[in-house]
Amino acid sequence: MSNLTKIFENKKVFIPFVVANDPDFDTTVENIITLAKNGADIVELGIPFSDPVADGPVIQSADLRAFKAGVTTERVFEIISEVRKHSDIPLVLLSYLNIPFKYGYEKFLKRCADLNISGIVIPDLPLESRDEIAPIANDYDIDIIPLITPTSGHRIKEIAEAASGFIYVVSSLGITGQRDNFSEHLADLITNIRKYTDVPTAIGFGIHTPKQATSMAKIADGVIVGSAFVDIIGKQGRNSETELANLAKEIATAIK
Ligand SMILES: O=P(O)(O)OC[C@@H](O)[C@@H](O)c1c[nH]c2ccccc12
Repeated sequence: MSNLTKIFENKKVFIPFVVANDPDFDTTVENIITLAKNGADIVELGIPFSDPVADGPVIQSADLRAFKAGVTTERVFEIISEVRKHSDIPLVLLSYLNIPFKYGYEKFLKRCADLNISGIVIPDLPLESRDEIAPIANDYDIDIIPLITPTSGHRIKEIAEAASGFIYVVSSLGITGQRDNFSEHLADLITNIRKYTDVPTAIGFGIHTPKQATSMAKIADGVIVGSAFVDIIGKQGRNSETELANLAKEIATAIK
């Protein structure tokens, strides 16, 4: 069983997301450590990208701040290397496919393995292209986390059967960012996934309050919260620690 899957064995899993190098190198290191100390079970770290097609305005702005502060793929790895001097928190990267493609899959995944990165979410990697990267990732014990959306339909079976680590269940169509309402079919979507696999599920997209986290944790094995944390960083910059810690604690408590 993969390291990521094990984390889900006897608890609901909380996965906050932040963007690497937003607003700068040192703050990202501190923010990841803050989240780890305040209830995160896994931290999802975004590699900034110039065309983040699945992202809403909050994360797009974070990517821009990260670029302004001089982010490169190499720098993201250096941030993680610095985190690893202080914390062994399980890490998952969020990366559009172009980034590992350009870096070279083999080299990218080796670097990830050396830094004890457990998985990668690649939102623009369709099932049909999974074999481009998944076998190499597998050699390094890194999970390529698949996404299932409310419109995955007949593809669910195949995606679920190929999954390892956990399955990222996208709560609703559209882009990342806060939502006030969720489809009542989400529970059915997860029941459907569970027909095909024991790999755990984590729901993300739009979740920003502890109350929403509580209801999502009732239907899935984990909850992913991105824009709510990134928004704090957008507003507080280098002084985000207290607010990040408070929201993380509230959400971690809300899903237990
Ligand atoms: O920001 P939200 O709505 O809380 O959604 C999670 C999300 O930020 C994170 O998992 C993510 C950031 N960028 C993405 C692109 C695609 C899928 C997922 C993501």
